[in-house]
Amino acid sequence: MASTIRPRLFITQQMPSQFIHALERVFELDYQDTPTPLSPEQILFRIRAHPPDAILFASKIKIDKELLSAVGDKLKMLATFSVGYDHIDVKECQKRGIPIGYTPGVLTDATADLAVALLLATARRITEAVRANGEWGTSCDVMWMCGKPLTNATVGIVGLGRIGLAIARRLQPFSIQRVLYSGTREKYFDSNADKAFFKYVPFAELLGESDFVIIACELNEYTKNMFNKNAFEQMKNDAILINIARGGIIDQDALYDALTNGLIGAAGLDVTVPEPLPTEHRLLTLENCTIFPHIGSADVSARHQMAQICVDNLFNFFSAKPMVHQLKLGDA
Ligand SMILES: O=C(O)[C@H](O)CO
Repeated sequence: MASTIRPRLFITQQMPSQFIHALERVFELDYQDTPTPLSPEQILFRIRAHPPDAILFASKIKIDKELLSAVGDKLKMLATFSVGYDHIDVKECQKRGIPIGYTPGVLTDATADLAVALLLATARRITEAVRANGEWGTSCDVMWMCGKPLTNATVGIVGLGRIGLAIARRLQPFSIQRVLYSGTREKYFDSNADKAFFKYVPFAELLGESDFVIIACELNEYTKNMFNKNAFEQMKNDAILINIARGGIIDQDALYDALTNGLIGAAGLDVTVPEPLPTEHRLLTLENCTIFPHIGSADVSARHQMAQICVDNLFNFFSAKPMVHQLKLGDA
């Protein structure tokens, strides 16, 4: 470290102790060592009382203009425990010259695994079936608890980036017929098999042709509410919608109507607005809507690797070295 005065680091969430021990050798820590999330008011109170040089936080903490103004000039960098950055006012950070470290790559497999689990849970009505154990035997209908097969299905993926592609690769052994994808650009594939299997299509074609639609793109001004009434009207009536990206990509009122009016068959959501979804929310009452509490990256290895990248980003920045993963201006 260049200076003998230890920089002050505010850590807004609990983390495994080995990472905290590593950080406390270098930083003066203000560490929220309880599982209870801090409210925005508590965060503002803490940073006004003791402005930090850096903040380590996860995607549920909003880093907005008010918070940045409250910390003031002392703040030198931000480290987010996430690959997504829609919870950060990136433009305001750029204006203030505050670099942002983030954690891409290491949660791709975990999130793709979870997407497949959510898709299968939704298609095969797993949570409904678990709840139905008591009525098992009361129905003699051979079609009881039947779901939708993946074999020969057309799968549409909105955003075939790292995570979207990892989901597609996991679905190939389920004998799906093809993958349609939409997004900002067509992807280059080397093999002829991939060239035949993946087709870049306009969004409307993806909606109209897909049996399963998976949202794996980022939330931005173009994708916000892109799944609205108009989009649901273009989907197949038995289509299944899966969202492992960000809740704001779906207009949830329109989704509720689409699920109850039979515009689409079912939905599986790992992300919602807000998070957590209030327990009395009407989407939680629907049998054809499976909701997970944003656990896409929640496997031990992915979370440890994310923590390590955050630590390395912080160490490097305060040693005047390049961060392992710094959000580029062009990424925002
Ligand atoms: O963006 C991410 O890293 C995941 O969605 C967890 O927030």
